[in-house]
Formats: sequence, C-alpha cells, structure tokens
Amino acid sequence: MATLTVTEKTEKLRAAVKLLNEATEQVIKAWEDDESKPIDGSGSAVPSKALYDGRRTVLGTIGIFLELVQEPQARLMEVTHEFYEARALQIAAEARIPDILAEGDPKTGVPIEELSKRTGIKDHKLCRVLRALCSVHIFREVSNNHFANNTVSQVLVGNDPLRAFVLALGYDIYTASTAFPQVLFDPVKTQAETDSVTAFQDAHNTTLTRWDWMEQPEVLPDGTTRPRKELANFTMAMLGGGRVMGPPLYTDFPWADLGQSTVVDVGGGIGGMSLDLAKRYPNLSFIIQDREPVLKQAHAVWSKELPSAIQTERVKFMVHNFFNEEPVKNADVYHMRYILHDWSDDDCVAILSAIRPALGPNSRILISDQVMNTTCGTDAIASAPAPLPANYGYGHRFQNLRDLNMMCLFNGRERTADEFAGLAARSGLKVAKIWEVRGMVSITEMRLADP
Ligand SMILES: C[S@@+](CC[C@H](N)C(=O)[O-])C[C@H]1O[C@@H](n2cnc3c(N)ncnc32)[C@H](O)[C@@H]1O
Repeated sequence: MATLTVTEKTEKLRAAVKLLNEATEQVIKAWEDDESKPIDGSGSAVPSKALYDGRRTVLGTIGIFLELVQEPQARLMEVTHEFYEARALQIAAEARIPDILAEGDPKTGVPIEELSKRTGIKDHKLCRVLRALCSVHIFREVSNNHFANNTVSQVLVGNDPLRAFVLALGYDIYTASTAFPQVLFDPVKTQAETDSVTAFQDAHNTTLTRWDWMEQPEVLPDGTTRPRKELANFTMAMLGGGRVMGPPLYTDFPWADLGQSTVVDVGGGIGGMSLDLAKRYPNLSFIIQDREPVLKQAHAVWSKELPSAIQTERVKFMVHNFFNEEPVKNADVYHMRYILHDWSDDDCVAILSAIRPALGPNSRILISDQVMNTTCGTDAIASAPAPLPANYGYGHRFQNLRDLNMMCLFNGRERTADEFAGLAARSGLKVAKIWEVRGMVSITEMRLADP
C-alpha cells in the first residue's frame, strides 16, 4: 500500500529516531577521538570508518523525516524549487561572497550594503539570495542583513578550484539540464546511447559533443572569437572536485606498495589526482594523457605546484585519444578517474579494449568512479541499517544526482559492481577487486582475464 497506516508510520519514525540517536553518538565520539585526519591543505579529510558510516546514517535519516513528517504536497513543491539553491550558490561563488565575508569580523558580519557595493548586485536581491542559502545552512545571518561564513561556506574561501566546480555546474551543465525532459520524452533521442545525442546538444543547439564544444572558440556578437570560459573553468573544477573526493582514494588503496611504478593517467585532465599522488608517494612516476588543449593547462598547473616533477621527468604529458590503442606498453598502472562514467557501455568497452593490448601480466587498470548501490541493495555492497533504504537513501543523494548528470551530458552512467563486471568481461578483462574507500568514489581494479 502506498500510504502507510499511523501504526506503520509511527514504527518507522521511531526506528529512524533511534538510528539517528545512535549514529549521532557515533559521529560525536569520532569527533572526540579526533579520528579524522586532514591530509592536505584544502580542508578535506579522510574520515575514520566509524565517522564515515555515522555520517551517512545521519544523512539517510533526514530522508525518512522528509518522507514521513513533511506534508507530502509541500515536499514535492519544495523539490521543484531546489534548483534555485544551486543557482543561489552559483551567484554567491561568482560574486566571491565567501572571500568578502572572510575579510569581515565573523561576530558582527558584513552588512548587505557593503556586499552590494562590492558585487554590484542590488542589496535586497543579494540579501534574499544569501538568506535562501542561510536557510540550507550555507552562510550565517548574524544579525538582520549582516552575513558571515559558516562551516560550509568557509571552505570556499580562497579555494578557486572548488569555486570552479560550483561554477562549472552553473554554466553549461545547468543549461544542459533544461533540455533533459524533452530529450527523455523524445521517442528517438530517448533510445540514444552516444555522447552526441543528449540533452547537452539540444540545450546548446549544437551537434558537437561536450568535449568538442568546449574546445570550439566562442563567437562574440562583433564576430570576433575567444576561448570558451567553460574549458579553463572545467579543468580547474576537476582539480577542485577531485580534491574533495580524492583523499580517501589516496589512503585506501596501497599506492606505497607499488614502489617505483609508472602510473599512466588515461584522460588525466590536468592530472589533478596524479599531482596529489606525486606529492604523497615520491617513488611513483606519471604519464598524463589527454587532449592537447587540456594538457597545456596541465603543464601550467604542474609547473606551479610541483615543478621538480617536470624537471626530473617524473611526470610526462602525452596527447592521446583513449579510443586509439594505448601507446605506453606494460605499465604498472593505467588509471582512469571520472572517465568511464562519462561514456556509454559500448564506448567504455572500446576504451578498455584499447588499453587491453598494452597490459602486461602484472599491469592493472584502476578505475576511480562511484560503485553504485540500489535502494534495494546489491550483493557487492553492505546495506544500510533499517529502516534506511539499502543505499542510505538521502545519504546517497549526490551519487544519484551525479548519475543523472552523466546521462544528461554524455549518455554516460555511474555503474553497479555487476555493471563493471559486465564491461570487463566484454573487454577481455576481469574485475580483480573493488577497493573499499571511505568516500563516494571507489577504486575498481581490472586485470587481464587470461594473463
Ligand atoms: C571528467 S574529466 C576527468 C579528468 C581527470 N581524470 C580527473 O579526474 O581530474 C574527463 C577527461 O577526459 C578527457 N577526454 C575526453 N575525451 C577524450 C579522449 N577521446 N581521449 C582522451 N581524453 C579525453 C577530457 O578532456 C577530460 O579531461
């Protein structure tokens, strides 16, 4: 029955409250034990397993409260408006509000008149944008019309890579989402599995894939052209987003045990993850492969952040289309972060098959992508405690939204363990192990099926 009886609702709500109490104590104890270990300057930390599980349980219970306690029609109306929260955050990031607030006194806050003067946005309009964010606990209104950073907005202060991530979602990606419904309802386009027939093309009135579109110069009204801001911003966003998700990937896979290995970073972008690994694991060497315009930026970032790696050739940059056969043979590791999720199954099989001939008996392909759970659960992943959905429900929200983003932009997808195994089998490979990582992204290790 779709509607729960009062007894059923009461039982479920009480079970959620009990779970919330237990998980909250688990989080507090983890805080007190100071088990969370920051490993870089960006504020990202690798949580202990207890903190990681406690957090997602607490967040999962929020979904149950929304389901049971909020008036259902009001709940639906609220969700229809949630994109304005993303827009408000984009505006705040674009105006660098967190940086401006950081210059003020956090006790008294910065008056809206000053924020208006500094950003050029009319005062009462900016005030309402910031209040909408304060209501979802991003920023703090310390007294009427005086704003300060809170724990959440604080992480954007001086953090251009994370700011770029916020902007990337607000630029071409948000625009792509406007055509998402029309493409899914289109009887022909809904069947498409390629990256050239997606909401992105409909919304941007182009036949180009997103990657090609970003590299095309933008034509201005006077006929002159300039490089698209989206390309430079996106590559920076990969650094920012990667640093948020990255730390558990660096600690929960035994990189140090690889010794003096070479890691080929296939579709490495600016090599954000390799850069962080290079700083932590001095024995590893890297070859960053990507498209030419992206590698130019990669070179610039490494020159600034780790010039010695360029001088000693610990890092090399190689233009390579990953649909062509992998030119670096018998490397220890072929790493792909956020690559396969951009592509349909057939394209992933083509990418993996292009790497396969390069693999030696001890080579491995490491895939840093989400491994999805379902709300009913899968054998490969431990289920959440009752009464939460098996995938932690509300605590799994971002994973599902990312999956929709991949569909919207590329006809890509986030995959379950079974789906990764299917890709491996079609490419002459096998999944050797899924490395459990205390974060949203896991490492799926593939090797030759018959070494
Ligand atoms: C989502 S980004 C991930 C970048 C990087 N792995 C990271 O985690 O920061 C995907 C990357 O794939 C690259 N790419 C797209 N098509 C490609 C192709 N055919 N060959 C090589 N790289 C490609 C893009 O330029 C982009 O840098």
